[in-house]
Amino acid sequence: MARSGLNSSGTDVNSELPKKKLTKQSFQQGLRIFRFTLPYRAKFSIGTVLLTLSSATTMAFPWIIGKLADTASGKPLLLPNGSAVTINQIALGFAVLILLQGLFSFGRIWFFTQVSEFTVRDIRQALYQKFVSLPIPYFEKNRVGAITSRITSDVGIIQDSFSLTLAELFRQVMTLIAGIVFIMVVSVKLSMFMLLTFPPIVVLAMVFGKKIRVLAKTTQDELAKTNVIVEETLQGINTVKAFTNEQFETGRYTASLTNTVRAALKSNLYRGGFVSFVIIGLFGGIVLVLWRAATLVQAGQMTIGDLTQFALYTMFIGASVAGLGELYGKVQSTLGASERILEILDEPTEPTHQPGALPLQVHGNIEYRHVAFSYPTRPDLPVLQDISFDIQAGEKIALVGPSGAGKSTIVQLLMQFYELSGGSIVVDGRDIGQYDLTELRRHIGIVPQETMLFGGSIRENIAYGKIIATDEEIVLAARKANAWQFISSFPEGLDTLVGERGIKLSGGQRQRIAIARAILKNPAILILDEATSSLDSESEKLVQQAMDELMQDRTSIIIAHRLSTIRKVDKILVIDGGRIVEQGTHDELAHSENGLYANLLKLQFELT
Ligand SMILES: Nc1ncnc2c1ncn2[C@@H]1O[C@H](COP(=O)(O)OP(=O)(O)OP(=O)(O)O)[C@@H](O)[C@H]1O
Repeated sequence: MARSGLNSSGTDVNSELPKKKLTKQSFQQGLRIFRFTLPYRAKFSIGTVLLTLSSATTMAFPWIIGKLADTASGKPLLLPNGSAVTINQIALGFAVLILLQGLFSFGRIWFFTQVSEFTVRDIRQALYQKFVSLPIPYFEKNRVGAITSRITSDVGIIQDSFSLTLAELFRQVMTLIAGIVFIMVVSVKLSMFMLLTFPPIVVLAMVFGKKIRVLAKTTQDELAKTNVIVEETLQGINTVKAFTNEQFETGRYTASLTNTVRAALKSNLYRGGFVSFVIIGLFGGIVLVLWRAATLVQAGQMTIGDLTQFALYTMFIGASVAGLGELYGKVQSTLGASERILEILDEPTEPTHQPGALPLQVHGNIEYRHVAFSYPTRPDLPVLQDISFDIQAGEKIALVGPSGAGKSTIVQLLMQFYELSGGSIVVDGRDIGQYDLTELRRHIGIVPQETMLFGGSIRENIAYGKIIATDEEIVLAARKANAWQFISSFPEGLDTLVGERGIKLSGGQRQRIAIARAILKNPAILILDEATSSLDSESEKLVQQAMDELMQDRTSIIIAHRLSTIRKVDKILVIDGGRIVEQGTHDELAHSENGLYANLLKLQFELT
């Protein structure tokens, strides 16, 4: 029978996700997901054997009941030796069979559940591993929600499929075939009559069912739209309030709710029709068959036991046909889900481990040679053009320029988050493409504009720079980053929780955590992306000191927003519109008449 409900993914697996047309090709594609069950094939085989046994015992029930009826009405079952089986003996046999059936069912569920839970864990793990090793552009082209639903909904469908759908499919097909064979044995005449009556009803019911599914999907889509409104407004609640648009948003939500109700009512109108059709069609058919059977019994062509058997097998057949109809939809969803999962697993990952890549000892000489770049999401818009500069190991350079000039992009290319559109970047004399990506990134540290803290303790957050760091190392890093002062002022020190459920750190404190992280990582090359939001002067001083400490003896690239902080760097590159428009030391650039840097300086001076 069709089952529904929540599985351990917490997803409603019956929700209408895109389905896949059943073709030979889609079937073969979808079956590839089965390779994940291979490690558990022994359990799978045991489950299948138990399933076969439990189905077979179920199929024996009508037969025994028929024999019971015959024995009761004076036509006992004769053994090969001629002795008759008593009612008590039949009933005892029946009881044993029921007991066995119970055991088989328990075993089947237990084994199939194990297969599905382990398989699903492996699929999720493979997907996650894939996600984290996909290149950055993938995440810009696909919405995070869509990606996470692969690992929740789609995997949920697969889970349901391994634990239920497959077993059901197998059982229903077996029931259908065995049921038809049994009723044929009981009475060919009545079977033919029945097989002519029911299939048309079933076909009609299937067409009807399809229409209902389409309508149910519309209802769900409408409901999803209302959820989008709730999410949007709650996320931007400050904006809603600031613009005093509470009433407007409520109106928008109400309108959307009305649409949902309208769709739901329409869908349920059809559902009601469907139910009454099934009742009339199905029971009408049953009455018709019973009438024919009664005439056959009256004519002495069937016994009461035959009739009982026939009626029960027919019910089994009916149930399995109905079940198969529903399973068809589930198989389609499974194939769809499995294809979407496999699609991700087939995505090319970042070339993290290049065969024959060089083991790394990075000094930090960097050279950009005519670098050109456009973001993959906007290939027609050149973001960088002809960027050429070099930095000797240990030097410090600053990138300055108006917002959107391309400063962050320049450093992201060094991290190899994206592929260049032209030119090359060379580190210690070799093209960065020749390095093992993971190895190279290991030697680059970054203090970003906005420090992301993970939910967890301060200790864990600092140790993100070096997972295996000891407490001494962490404290030392925190001291060098001027962070120890505030950390030790918390009662729980390094164990203080930060993030969503912990305390909120100020911008300056977060930056110092990021600096401590970078100190622990101890990279040869350092990227400092100055925060645009200004800190109070005390905090600013602490952060600046920490940055100076961090930059010592490292090749450093500073994306500067406050020009006061970069007077001492070896070279300043002024970027505008994706090009280097000026370069030189602070003193050189500050005195160049009409230069962009001189102008920016003037502007900041006036502002302060
Ligand atoms: N992920 C992205 N996908 C597409 N375009 C992007 C992406 N990131 C940045 N851009 C665009 O590239 C250009 C350069 O952006 P970039 O972030 O490098 O500028 P920036 O000089 O660092 O600016 P800011 O000082 O405001 O941080 C901008 O026009 C921006 O809109």
